[in-house]
Amino acid sequence: MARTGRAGRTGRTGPADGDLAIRLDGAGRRYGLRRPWVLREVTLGVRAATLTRVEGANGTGKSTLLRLLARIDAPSEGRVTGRPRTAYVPERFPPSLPFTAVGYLTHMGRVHGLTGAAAARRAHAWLERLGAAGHAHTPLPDLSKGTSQKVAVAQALLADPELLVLDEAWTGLDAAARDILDRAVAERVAAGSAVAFVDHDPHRLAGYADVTYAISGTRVTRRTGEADAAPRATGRTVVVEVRGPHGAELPPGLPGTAGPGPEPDTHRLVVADLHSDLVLRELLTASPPWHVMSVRPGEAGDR
Ligand SMILES: Nc1ncnc2c1ncn2[C@@H]1O[C@H](COP(=O)(O)OP(=O)(O)OP(=O)(O)O)[C@@H](O)[C@H]1O
Repeated sequence: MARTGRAGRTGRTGPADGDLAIRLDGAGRRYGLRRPWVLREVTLGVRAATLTRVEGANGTGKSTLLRLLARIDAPSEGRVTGRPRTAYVPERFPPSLPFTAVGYLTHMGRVHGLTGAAAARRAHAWLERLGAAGHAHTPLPDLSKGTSQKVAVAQALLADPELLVLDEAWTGLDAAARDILDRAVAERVAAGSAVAFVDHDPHRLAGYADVTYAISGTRVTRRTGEADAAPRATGRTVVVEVRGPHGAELPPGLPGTAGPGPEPDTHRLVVADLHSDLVLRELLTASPPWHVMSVRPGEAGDR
């Protein structure tokens, strides 16, 4: 996705651009002195008000890297600096705690510094938003996998973290909740938080990541294809394909031209490079949100 400079991200507030939320310096991790290194010499910073994607084949260390960023785990060598208020959604949420869903969320809200009343209010609001209000008083061990995942997502979002770390957090959610999580990510970034995520779906938040890191062997390399690898001059276009709620109209006032997409309920937008950030943000934060299926540079025939 073409970047238009930070000024292109209208609506992003919070810490000034360039603020580092957390930083790894020469970080490495192995799970035992005689075990092989999973990651080595990882030096990277995650900035406030940005979205960071981590990619890599199965077992390469994506979760390991996210746990270091979330400070759930410490590196075997090297340093981690920065202590943002962090929330983390693990790949698998342990549901066997002796709480109801809302009891657990209220407890977690208090751990994150909210008052009991505020924590309970936000717990109910997030369960409602994610479509799990009917399970507010269900004990955690009795929740389905999908509803457990909604609770895991809610606990991460309810205290407005400065750093949100999502490890395959969309897995197990129904389509509506996946879209809500897409939208919540866009909202957090717009509010100035750093968000780092792994997802097996390469289209997840397509075009919205500011930075992509790829893990190969024990190395982590920056692969910021969206922003830096193919800078495009003003005057070029970007083609965005989106799927909306059944029968929904596109949000009014989007720049560019819109036409039907390749499938029912999909639309194809051709927008100026300069406006692509704005359009993606509008779509991801619309209510209900739109699913961004693909983003690619426009070609001569795209109108
Ligand atoms: N707690 C642990 N103890 C021992 N080995 C571990 C632990 N966590 C991860 N590993 C090992 O570290 C390597 C990287 O695992 P990690 O889960 O970070 O990779 P991943 O890229 O997230 O994998 P996946 O795509 O399957 O989710 C694997 O070989 C894994 O077996």
